[in-house]
Amino acid sequence: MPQPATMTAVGTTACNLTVAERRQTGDVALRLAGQLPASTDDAKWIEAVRDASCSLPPRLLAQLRAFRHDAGPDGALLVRNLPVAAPHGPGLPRTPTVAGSVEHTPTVAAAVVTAVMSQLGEVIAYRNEKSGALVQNVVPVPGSETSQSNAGSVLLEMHTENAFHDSRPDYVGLLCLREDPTGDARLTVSSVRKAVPLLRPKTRAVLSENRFLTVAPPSFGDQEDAALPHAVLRGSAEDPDVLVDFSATHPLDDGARAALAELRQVFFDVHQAYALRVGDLAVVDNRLAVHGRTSFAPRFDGTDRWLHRVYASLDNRRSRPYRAEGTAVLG
Ligand SMILES: O=C(O)CCC(=O)C(=O)O
Ligand SMILES: [Fe+2]
Repeated sequence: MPQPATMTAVGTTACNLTVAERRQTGDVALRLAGQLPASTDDAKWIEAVRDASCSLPPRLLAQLRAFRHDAGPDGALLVRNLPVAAPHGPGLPRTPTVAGSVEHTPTVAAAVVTAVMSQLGEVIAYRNEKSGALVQNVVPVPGSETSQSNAGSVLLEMHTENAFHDSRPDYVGLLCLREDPTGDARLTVSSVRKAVPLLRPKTRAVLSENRFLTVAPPSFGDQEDAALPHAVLRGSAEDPDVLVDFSATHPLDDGARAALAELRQVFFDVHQAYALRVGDLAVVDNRLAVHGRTSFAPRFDGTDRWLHRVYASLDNRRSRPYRAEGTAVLG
């Protein structure tokens, strides 16, 4: 697949914080950053974040509520001008370069992304992914350049996040702490609402049938046996959800293979590319949009692109069979 062309994301729902709103958000985050217990994975901290998230700027809260009601034609929301460090603090450390890196410390950036995502749903993580940490680092890792994961730097195929999982996140939040110094890395997002009208009717019909199998990544253990054939277009016939990972979803017959190839091309044709800037939070509705990333050339010298990722689930009961009591981590 060719590299997505450089383009700015126009038309996407965006919420650009004013100076006063940024300060208000920073105050919320600073309170949480100073709070004990000092771990983002402690249930007490998550509870404090949930409470404090109600004090985010009203305009942002309204925007998040509207997005939750309907994620619009793009299935993505861009919140800009968020604080990612304390105003008079030491600034950000170097971009981590180790595999599986996460943020256990309740920093300003960790508090900001967790608070915003708490207003969309319940923040969750997966035990077998990034050690179950709620706030994860998305950074390029030396030795993983060609991996189809967020540690890689070759083109990352578009995907539904954790497509194989019965209780996948409803929203994926990606907060930019440090932008790619080369300017090449772009988060790509494609909405099924834009793609469906461009599909041939026959393709649409095939994608709506249980003719696809999505496997778990190796990190999730041997869950392959449990995978059942599923449809890629699901739910409402006129406004379907999408479930696909172009590196993990396998067609079960030739017709399904052709339909998947057509969908991949159409997603490419309609994609938005976001060159995330410091303080940008991209929220993807994981039912309506797939996301991926262009290729880029990391330096592994502490100056590389650095995102925090946090998931939200709309229904704490739906994930309950996968969670131990009182925890946010799905097995
Ligand atoms: O690096 C990016 O922009 C997106 C990576 C990704 O798909 C993820 O972290 O879930
Ligand atoms: Fe992803």
